[in-house]
Amino acid sequence: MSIMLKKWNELAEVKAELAARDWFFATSGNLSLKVTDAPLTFLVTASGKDKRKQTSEDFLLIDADGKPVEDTHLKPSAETLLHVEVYRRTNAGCVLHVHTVDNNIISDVYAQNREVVFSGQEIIKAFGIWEENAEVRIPIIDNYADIPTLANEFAKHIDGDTGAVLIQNHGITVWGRDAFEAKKHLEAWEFLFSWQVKRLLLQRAAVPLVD
Ligand SMILES: CSC[C@@H](O)[C@@H](O)C(=O)COP(=O)(O)O
Ligand SMILES: [Zn+2]
Repeated sequence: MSIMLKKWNELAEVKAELAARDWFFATSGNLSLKVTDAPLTFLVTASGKDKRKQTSEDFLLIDADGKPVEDTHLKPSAETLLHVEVYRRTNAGCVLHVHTVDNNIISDVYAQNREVVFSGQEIIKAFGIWEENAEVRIPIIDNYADIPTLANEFAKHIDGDTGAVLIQNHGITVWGRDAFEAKKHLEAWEFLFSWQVKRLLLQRAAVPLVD
């Protein structure tokens, strides 16, 4: 099996799992998986498609400039430049971007802080941090309509082979050394967002939280 087909199947598997969580509302979301380092090429979801569907036109191979390697009628994700920024700056192997109601609410509620901080949650171990009362934080950036501007702002927060950025009222972009790690981190962030949203609702309902 060619490396391309192997990577295609791997990315298709991740996409099917995230689709099963119903994380691809209204064609939102885009995923990518690195195929080669030199030259850099990666598979990215085709733009505007329903990512819950599985077809032979789900992905296309992209170069280091974010352009299709071969002639195709398919358009790469509108947010391909964000994936390019990660692969150019790190040894990451996978980038996942989803819009969920929880990540949109959290990105807006904490927008003024420019970040969200979580501590003391067991799920934080998913990030490989095992200290007691460990703290994790995720930056929040403005949702610029101009993609190069959004990519530039996003790139300021890329400082390792794993990471994540919330785009206000838009979604989350997470990356990892491989698909397994990127998906694990994405699920951990979405768990934390969902937990915090429900906690805020309980507080708002004046339901005493048992401390
Ligand atoms: C309807 S989702 C809005 C899109 O602009 C974008 O935010 C997104 O996540 C999907 O865009 P795509 O070009 O299909 O990768
Ligand atoms: Zn998006």
